[in-house]
Amino acid sequence: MLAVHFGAGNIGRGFIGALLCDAGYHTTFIDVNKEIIDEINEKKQYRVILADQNQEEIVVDNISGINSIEEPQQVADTIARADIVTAAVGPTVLPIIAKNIAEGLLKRVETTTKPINIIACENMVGGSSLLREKILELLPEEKRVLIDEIAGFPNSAVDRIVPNQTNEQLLTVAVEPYYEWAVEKPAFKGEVPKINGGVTYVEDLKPYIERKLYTVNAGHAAAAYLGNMYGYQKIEEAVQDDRVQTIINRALKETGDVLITLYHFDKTEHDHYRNKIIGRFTNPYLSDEVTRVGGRGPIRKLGANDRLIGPARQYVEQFQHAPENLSKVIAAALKYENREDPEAVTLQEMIKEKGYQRTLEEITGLAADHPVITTVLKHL
Ligand SMILES: NC(=O)c1ccc[n+]([C@@H]2O[C@H](COP(=O)([O-])OP(=O)(O)OC[C@H]3O[C@@H](n4cnc5c(N)ncnc54)[C@H](O)[C@@H]3O)[C@@H](O)[C@H]2O)c1
Ligand SMILES: O=P(O)(O)OC[C@@H](O)[C@@H](O)[C@H](O)[C@H](O)CO
Repeated sequence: MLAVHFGAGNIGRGFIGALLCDAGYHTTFIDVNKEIIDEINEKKQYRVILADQNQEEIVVDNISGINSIEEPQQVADTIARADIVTAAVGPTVLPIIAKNIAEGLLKRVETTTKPINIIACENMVGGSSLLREKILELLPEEKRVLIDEIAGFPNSAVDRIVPNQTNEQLLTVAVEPYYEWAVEKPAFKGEVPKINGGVTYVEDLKPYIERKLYTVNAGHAAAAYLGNMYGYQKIEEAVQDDRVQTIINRALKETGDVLITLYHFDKTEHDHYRNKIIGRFTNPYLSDEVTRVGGRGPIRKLGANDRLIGPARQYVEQFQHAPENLSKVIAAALKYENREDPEAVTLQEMIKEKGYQRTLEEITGLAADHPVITTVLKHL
């Protein structure tokens, strides 16, 4: 069995690659990072370390790599033969890899109409659907219907904290032991792959992706933006600060109220889920950076359907007033500065030029008098 995985980064190696290896796939990693791809081809294996007191190590082997800048044709040839394609490259890179995948699918249908499934593993709602849309746009009209028939794009929600790595060996990844990968079953074409113990196939992904984004990523974002405001560089340090911890707890109760009302999660179970997640942020065996969690697209992270505005908007729809604590987190996000992060720089330039209110309106798509905007402005 052959898997093609785009993005040999933190989650790609630390989670998806490890699961595919365990399920018996040969995994070909596709990346634009020459150093990583050369190392994959030289070592043909790497280690995943589970970050807890036992420090258990898993060897991921049966792997190869292709540099998509140097060898795009080889990428297409591999997709033509693959059984599954996965991606963890970041939401803004999906339109870029769409070109590689489109070329691979065109090559594939020259010789086979065997179904293939393509799963984006990004922190966003509808990642695989977006990838499908971008791929279809690139296909010649006469091939579009056939490819759309054989290629499935199940959306997914991926959860495992994998910080930036500082190991001596380039490919080694330290990850938290916890993981969850929920994938939308009805969207598969052909057989659903057997990834035992790894994937939870669900009929409707929406409750899972929203629960994940609005709890794990909202809580994480709160730690990052409030932590940054109080001068912390590490997530685990920020979360120990009572001022930060109190707001995280309260903000996640607000997102929990939204999720429980919308999706009828059991309240006790959700309380347990929330506490477990906050505990994951303080794992003493992992060190995570505020710049990783809050940066890498702070404008995108303030988008209408993302981790903060998504639940805040839905809170207003359900309870007719704004969530105070989530609003404090959004206010802290607007103060996020990092000269090395291009989107953080743009955010501050927008605020300087247009002020907080217009910037918020533009980024979130909410009206100036929306309760979330008026409440956030109160906390700035
Ligand atoms: N790290 C986590 O804890 C975690 C957990 C769940 C989900 N995710 C999601 O997974 C995605 C990747 O996150 P990450 O932390 O692994 O980031 P990362 O930066 O470690 O990895 C991304 C990889 O994609 C590669 N890449 C960039 N452009 C490419 C292209 N055109 N073709 C092929 N590869 C390309 C990069 O070189 C890099 O190796 C993000 O959407 C993130 O939200 C991350
Ligand atoms: O990956 P991002 O940038 O969308 O979000 C940063 C972190 O919150 C995220 O990577 C978490 O570590 C991950 O989503 C945990 O499952």
